[in-house]
Amino acid sequence: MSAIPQVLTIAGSDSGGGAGIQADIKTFQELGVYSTSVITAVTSQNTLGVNAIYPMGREAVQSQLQAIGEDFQIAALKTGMLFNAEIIEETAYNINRFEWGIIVVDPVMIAKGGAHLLRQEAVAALKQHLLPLATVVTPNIPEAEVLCGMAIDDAMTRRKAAEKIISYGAESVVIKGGHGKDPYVTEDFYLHQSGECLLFRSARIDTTETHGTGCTFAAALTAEMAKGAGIKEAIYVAKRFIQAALTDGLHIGAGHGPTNHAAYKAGVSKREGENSVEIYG
Ligand SMILES: Nc1ncnc2c1ncn2[C@@H]1O[C@H](COP(=O)(O)OP(=O)(O)OP(=O)(O)O)[C@@H](O)[C@H]1O
Ligand SMILES: Cc1ncc(CO)c(N)n1
Repeated sequence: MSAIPQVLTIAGSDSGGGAGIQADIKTFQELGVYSTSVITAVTSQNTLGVNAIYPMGREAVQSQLQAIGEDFQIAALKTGMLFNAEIIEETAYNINRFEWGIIVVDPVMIAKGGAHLLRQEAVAALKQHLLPLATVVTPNIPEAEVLCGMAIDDAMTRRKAAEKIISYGAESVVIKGGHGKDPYVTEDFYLHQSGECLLFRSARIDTTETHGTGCTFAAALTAEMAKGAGIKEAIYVAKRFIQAALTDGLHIGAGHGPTNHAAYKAGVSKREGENSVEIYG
């Protein structure tokens, strides 16, 4: 039995390296877990936007999942860009077949420039097949609105949206706050099916280098749970990981640049005070 936890990301490739499979693998490596990956689609993408999407066929996804399931002990897995209903169905089928237990579903829908990374007609498949298997679902605010069919504009509607997402069968949900209105803070709202809820709050970093924040956050969460952390402890580390990655930007590309996946472990911050995360019950 290997000492290093093995994790899996099922997601799209981002040729620009800031989001998708590439963000996940970098984050997993930084947090000390062994990363395997199943590619659902190849995107031609940079910091300016998505130029093209080449989805994998059902068989290609199935055979990658089978190769992983037959050989690896997957302690936790994360799903990202799944693109269409058949990829969602294959993913759910194999999660059940290989009895993978800790499942982080990042319901990726639309890239920053507006490209659809999930077909609109696949939202129903996501709700039906994948959310019931999720240990944690991590929508951003627009994704949570699509999943629950209501607008989120305050703490009350955010809570209602989270309850609706739990009602689809997920064990817990984190509605990420990157798209929130407050210019000074970002709040990630956690709700567990037990009714327990927490707010993870940090200073909002004033930066355009935000490409792949959601993937990176969900990957850090997955890595921590693979190492044995509970959901709340894992969210706390994930929030600190993305806070550091946003604080120490790399200044790469002419558009929405990638975050710095090495910053958390390096422990360096150019703007120290902005790095803390507070938790409210
Ligand atoms: N400007 C910011 N300052 C601090 N934290 C941020 C900022 N933007 C996003 N975050 C944090 O990053 C994480 C991801 O949130 P966000 O809502 O941006 O996800 P996302 O829209 O799915 O990201 P993406 O589509 O770029 O992958 C959350 O923990 C959120 O609080
Ligand atoms: C492949 C891929 N997955 C997820 C996102 C969302 O950040 C993206 N831009 N590209």
